[in-house]
Formats: sequence, C-alpha cells, structure tokens
Amino acid sequence: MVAVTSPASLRSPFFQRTRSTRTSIRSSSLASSSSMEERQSHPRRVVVCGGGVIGVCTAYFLAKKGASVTLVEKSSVACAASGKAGGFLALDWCDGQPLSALARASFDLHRLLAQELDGPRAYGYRPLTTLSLSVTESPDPPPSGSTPSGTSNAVPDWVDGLVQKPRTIGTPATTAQVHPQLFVRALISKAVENYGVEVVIGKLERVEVEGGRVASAVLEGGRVIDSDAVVLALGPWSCKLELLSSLFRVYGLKAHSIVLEPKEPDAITAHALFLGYYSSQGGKPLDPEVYPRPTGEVYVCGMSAEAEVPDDPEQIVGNPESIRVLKRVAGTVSSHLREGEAEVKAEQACFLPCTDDGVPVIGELPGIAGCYVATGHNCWGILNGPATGAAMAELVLDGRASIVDLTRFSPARFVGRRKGLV
Ligand SMILES: Cc1cc2nc3c(=O)[nH]c(=O)nc-3n(C[C@H](O)[C@H](O)[C@H](O)COP(=O)(O)OP(=O)(O)OC[C@H]3O[C@@H](n4cnc5c(N)ncnc54)[C@H](O)[C@@H]3O)c2cc1C
Repeated sequence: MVAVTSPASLRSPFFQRTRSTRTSIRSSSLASSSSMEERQSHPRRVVVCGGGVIGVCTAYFLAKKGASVTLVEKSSVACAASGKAGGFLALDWCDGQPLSALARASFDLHRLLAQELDGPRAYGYRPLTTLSLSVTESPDPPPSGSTPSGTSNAVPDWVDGLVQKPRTIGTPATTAQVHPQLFVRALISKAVENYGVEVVIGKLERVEVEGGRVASAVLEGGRVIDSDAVVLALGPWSCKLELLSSLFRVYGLKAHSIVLEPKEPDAITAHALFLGYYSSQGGKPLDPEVYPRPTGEVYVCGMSAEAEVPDDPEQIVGNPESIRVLKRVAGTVSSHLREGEAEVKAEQACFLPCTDDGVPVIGELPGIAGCYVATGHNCWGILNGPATGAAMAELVLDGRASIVDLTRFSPARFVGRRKGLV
C-alpha cells in the first residue's frame, strides 16, 4: 500500500459557505402526563423527514430494529445531492478528525450492505484504486493513444492527457464506490418491502411539540402524522426550519457534475482520479474528481461556489460555464472522454450541506424530547450515511448509540452560541 499524506484535504474546496433562509415551526399545548409516559416507553412510531442518503439510511435501520417508520420526502427519494454525488467511499481519509470513527464504521457497513442488497449488481458497489494526478490543459491536446509525459505505470492507459506526479492514494482495501442514486433507491426499496417503511411524498411544514416532547409531524396541506419521534434529515434545507436555524447554521455549497458515456467503456478501468488541474488560461489550479462507474459511465465533479438553496430541489440547475469547464477537464484527462468520443448523459448541480464547524450534527435537540437531527455531512454524506443511520436508530430506540459515539456530533454543542435558543 502506498502512503497517503493528507488525502482529506483533497476534498477541501467543498468546505466553503453560502447563506441559508428560514421558515417557521409552531410548538403548542401540553399533553397529559400518561400519554407522554406511554410515548417515552414505546418510541416506536418514527417519522423521518428527508429522502436523501441520511434520511433513507436512518429509516432503514430504524425499521430493521422494529420501529414503525414513515419517510416524508418533498420531491423524490435521492433527488438532490444524494442522487447526484460521486459516491466515493474511503476507509481512512478522515483519520485524525472528528469523523474518523463514523467514517470507518460506515465504510465497513457499506461492505455489509453490499452483501445484503447485492450491491455490485444493484448499485455498482466496487472497491477501486484511487490516484492523485496533476493535469495540464494544452491548446493542442495530444492525439488519442499518445504516450503521456511524466507518468508512471500506475496510470491506466485511458488517462492519456498531459498528466504528472501520479500518486496512489487509495487501494481497493481502502477506497470503494457506489452509484449514489441507485444505492439510496435500493435501500428504500428494501426498507419498504422487507420492513414496512411507508414513503409519503409531502413537505414537512413543522413539528408539533407537546409538553417538551414531539407529538407529530405536520405536512404542507395540513396532514398530521402522529409520532413518538421525528428525525430531521433535510440536508441543506435544514435551516428552512426555525426549530433548527435558531440553534445552528447549515448552509449549502453548490457543486457541479457531468455524467459521460464513452463509446468504449471497456477501456476505462476502476480508478478514481483526484486532479490538480492547470488550465491553459492560467489561474489557480482546480481540483475536479473523476469516477468511472461499472455501469460504463464516467462521472466528473467539481466547480463549487456559494449560492442560495432554492426551495424546490427540482429547480437546481448548473451554471453553464462550470459545466463547460468540467467537459474540458474530462477531454483533457482522456481522449475517451472528449466530445465525439463520449455522450453527455447529465449536466447537473446540487448542494453540499455544511456546518460552521465542519462537523455533522447528529443527535437529539436540546429541550425537545423525541426530536432528532442528522445533517451537515458535507462532502462525505454518501460514505457516512449508513453509520449515521445505524447510530441514529440506536439513539432513538435504545437511548444511546453503540456503533459510534455521537457525543462529538450532538446539537447541544451549539447551545448558547446563537440568539433565540430552543
Ligand atoms: C458534486 C458532489 C459530489 C459529492 N461526492 C460525494 C462522494 O463522492 N462521497 C460522499 O461520501 N459524499 C459526496 N458528496 C456529499 C453527499 O452527496 C452529501 O453529503 C449527502 O448527499 C447529503 O445527504 P442528505 O441526505 O443530508 O441531503 P440531501 O441529499 O440534500 O437530501 C435532503 C432531502 O430532504 C428533502 N427535503 C428538504 N426539505 C424537506 C421538507 N421540508 N420536507 C420533506 N423533505 C424535505 C429534499 O428534497 C432532499 O431529498 C457529494 C456532494 C456533491 C454536491
């Protein structure tokens, strides 16, 4: 195995900021003490809000542990970042950071889930080699099949642009991938078919609280779903609920991606690429990522910037210039990915959910029994979804998580830091 210096920093451009907006929730009347005791001893009816990877993993593990689960999603399951992400997984890239134990547990859970759900076939789960490379754009790209300069035999043949400084930063033992949308949809299908999860398409408007304890989730249009516990997994939309924005901030960072279908998919090997990309126009190097998938597609992402999160996930569109840059990156890295050699299957954008301290928020809200939050997973939500969901299921149903110590992630860390605390 080749030593890795600081691979987590390769994903650092995603750790930037944008503004978020707020809407309101309402708390109301007191419940009788007997009905409260009843709920506390049987926290079995759980509403999970948000059908991204975090909400779906939470719903899956809750239902598998015996809870009666309703998943509320306002658009469609995996419609946002959880369907448009790279799907890259790393065992040890978060070592030395607060995410370390979560990431390691989740990497292992992905392997177990892939066995349970036929992951290689159902959603393209596979271990892979990961390289870091410098790529220089030239006004005259080398002809197809030419020998790249400065490379070593670590670089696969299909990477035939002007590449330098190749380093192996992940092996099949430490890095893997999934197709994120297929993964999330496979998991929710299993949760529905095997564990009776109900999926409701609707927008959570507010959480009703009675006597300091969750009573129900109220959807736009007035539907009320009675519940013993509510889990808020709203990704970059988290702070549209005042219940959360009054305690901490989650902001969205918009990032772009394209999906290409090369004419010769068999020429593309299982190598993820983390690039330092030098444009022919000069300027700071970019750091796009390239993920070939076993489906024959090649996914390329990067180009992140601050932007407002629109209320409707379907309204998120990419900036044309950012998409153009990603296409240039693809064609520079490989002649197989140039215009004419590869069809463009998708041009898209989505939002990373980010917190001010860069650490996800996972736990029960202070002062509201039965109301939980799981958000702020930044550029590692696909990796960390399974352990977040499994830990959240234990926390809700058993009162504490054993798979990962959630103390560091608790929303209680924000108490006293913002105005208008819960
Ligand atoms: C370009 C890009 C590449 C990435 N690559 C990787 C990668 O390779 N590996 C990795 O681990 N991570 C990656 N990530 C990060 C990962 O995608 C995110 O961390 C993760 O998807 C966040 O999941 P989530 O469930 O919190 O949020 P989301 O996926 O945003 O889901 C939130 C859901 O909540 C729903 N919702 C919002 N408000 C309401 C409401 N009021 N009522 C009901 N539903 C509501 C939304 O419709 C949405 O479906 C990438 C992200 C981007 C943008």
